[in-house]
Amino acid sequence: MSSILRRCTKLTHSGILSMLPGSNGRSCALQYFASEKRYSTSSKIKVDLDSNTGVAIMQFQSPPVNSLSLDFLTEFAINIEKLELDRSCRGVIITSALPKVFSAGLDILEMYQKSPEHYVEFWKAVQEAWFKLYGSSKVTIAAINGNSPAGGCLLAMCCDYRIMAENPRYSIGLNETQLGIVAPFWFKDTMQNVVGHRETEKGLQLGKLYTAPEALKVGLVDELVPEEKVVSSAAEAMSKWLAIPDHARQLSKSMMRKPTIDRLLAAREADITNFVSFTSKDSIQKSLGMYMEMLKKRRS
Ligand SMILES: CCCCCCCCCCC/C=C/C(=O)SCCNC(=O)CCNC(=O)[C@H](O)C(C)(C)COP(=O)(O)OP(=O)(O)OC[C@H]1O[C@@H](n2cnc3c(N)ncnc32)[C@H](O)[C@@H]1OP(=O)(O)O
Repeated sequence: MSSILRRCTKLTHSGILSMLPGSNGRSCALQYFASEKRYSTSSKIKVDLDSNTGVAIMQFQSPPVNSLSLDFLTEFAINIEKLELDRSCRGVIITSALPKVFSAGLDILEMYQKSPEHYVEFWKAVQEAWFKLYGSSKVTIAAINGNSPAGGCLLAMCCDYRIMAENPRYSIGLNETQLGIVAPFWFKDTMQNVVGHRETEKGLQLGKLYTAPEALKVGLVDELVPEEKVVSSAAEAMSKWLAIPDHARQLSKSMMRKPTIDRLLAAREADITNFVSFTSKDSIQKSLGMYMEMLKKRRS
């Protein structure tokens, strides 16, 4: 991994990168990884695995805002599973290829004016993505290079370490209550495991979107770095995590996360039933419809 960083630094200093269109530290890391094995190319997510370091970089590339649709979540779970089974992969960096947004969270259109059967399928995909990422034995690092509300925040919180662009206009948090909906218990558990009970209680009730500096202050993210350094800093952090013997780190991770995972495993079906009946309520559909309208108005 340090060879990656040395190479990025060399290129940046030599000015070669500045000759490339749209070049910066972020693209340096991406270009380095891109020169390695293209692991998978699906329409919404790109994965490159560096066979020398065992580090995969997963880039979300689903315009306009990397919302977590059924298709996106299915691709995501498949990719994480594939990497999990690959013994040559030791770590995964998750980031966005789009400007200004890491992920806008669950795709609201998947929860709006659809059939109960669709809600079941969608929620199973949300659960599956969480099981795969939260339960991954690999080192997972979120390189948060843009806004990351709700489900986007959940994905980041599932990782072992979070590095965010220090842009004060970017925010992250579980803002569900602002939409008139309620984050399920396992979203809450995941946040509580990161920032503790008190901060989760405030953050969840208020549907708080933390600015990048606020997120650092409460421990929702671990580091803030200049935007162009988010991916190279993630690579640097990764090298520290990979210096620990895998078996010891993996057992420690599993020991910390197993109770949270077991809790959803035990309530999986009930959680789906809750989601379907909650989402199907007229009042919830009305709230979601109004929220989508608000997003559109804000744009115009
Ligand atoms: C008793 C308990 C039972 C519990 C049962 C469970 C209950 C349900 C739990 C559900 C949990 C939900 C989790 C979620 O993740 S909900 C999604 C929350 N996401 C948001 O609030 C983010 C909304 N988006 C934004 O704030 C901005 O888009 C963003 C800051 C991300 C980017 O801003 P930007 O200005 O760059 O882009 P636009 O706002 O102009 O958006 C571009 C277009 O994308 C559409 N859009 C945005 N976000 C979403 C989304 N999440 N889903 C679908 N579509 C989205 C937006 O409307 C624009 O569309 P148009 O181009 O058509 O206008």
